[in-house]
Amino acid sequence: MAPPGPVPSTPPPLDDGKGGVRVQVANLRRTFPGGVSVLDGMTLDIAAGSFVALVGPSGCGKSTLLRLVAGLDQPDAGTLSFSPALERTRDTRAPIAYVFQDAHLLPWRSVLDNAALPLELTGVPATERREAARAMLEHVGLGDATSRYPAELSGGMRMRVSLARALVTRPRLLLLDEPFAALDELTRNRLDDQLRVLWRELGMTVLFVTHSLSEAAYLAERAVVLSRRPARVMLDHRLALPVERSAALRAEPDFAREIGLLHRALERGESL
Ligand SMILES: Nc1ncnc2c1ncn2[C@@H]1O[C@H](COP(=O)(O)OP(=O)(O)OP(=O)(O)O)[C@@H](O)[C@H]1O
Repeated sequence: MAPPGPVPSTPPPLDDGKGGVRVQVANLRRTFPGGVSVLDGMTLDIAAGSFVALVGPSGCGKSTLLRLVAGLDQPDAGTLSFSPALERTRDTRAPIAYVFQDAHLLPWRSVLDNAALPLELTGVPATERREAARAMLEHVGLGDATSRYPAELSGGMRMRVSLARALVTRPRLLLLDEPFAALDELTRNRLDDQLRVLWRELGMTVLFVTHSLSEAAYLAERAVVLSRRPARVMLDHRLALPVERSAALRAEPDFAREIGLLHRALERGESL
């Protein structure tokens, strides 16, 4: 049967039909010891299956927010809710995956075994997990590199392994914290393209932190610009750009206009 939706060039979704999760952040507060107030009443509603970019000045609290959403840190006040609820049974998708700026691969394990690690940790049998890891590595363009080791890979390849390792569990919510920041621009643009394709194929919610306004505009459906800390939402903007994105978009006046809008909000947020 043909995939639903108006975009014939998109392969059929790999998800189980349930899509991503909705994330509701309500009045979240986080103050670190020493009185550093990072979040002071942050509220955001992220639709299931959407792609949201978070931008803001350095140190404003983007990673803090991501860590709270991931459950890696606890808020002092406020609530986080997810629907459907983030629970996992053996035969369902993982609730959350997190990709950091550093690929954090295990140097003694092959690319295939690195990508299969989350499934190994949840007790998926070897043949099954290797098959899933191989399929995801194909998806990120590393089908030929499965038996190589991290030391033999470029920075861009390492990030792709990290992405495959996050996606092998088919998460409902993917959190990325400046994942491509250390890469050269062409590699970064290529990975942006791959990530967008994967988002559309896998039916997940994506929350992507970046310092690059052009990356935010190119990747996301919606961009949230934060002020300096304590982070406040300066702009919550649905990007008026086509669903199909390619390199040509970067030279379009509409693209420049969207970046200009984000830039002005960022400047306002920095001078608060
Ligand atoms: N565990 C901690 N203890 C004390 N202060 C912290 C802790 N984690 C973060 N901070 C402080 O909270 C503030 C926000 O940090 P966070 O990493 O969330 O910012 P960010 O917006 O992601 O920054 P960047 O864009 O530079 O990565 C910073 O001032 C940071 O020093």
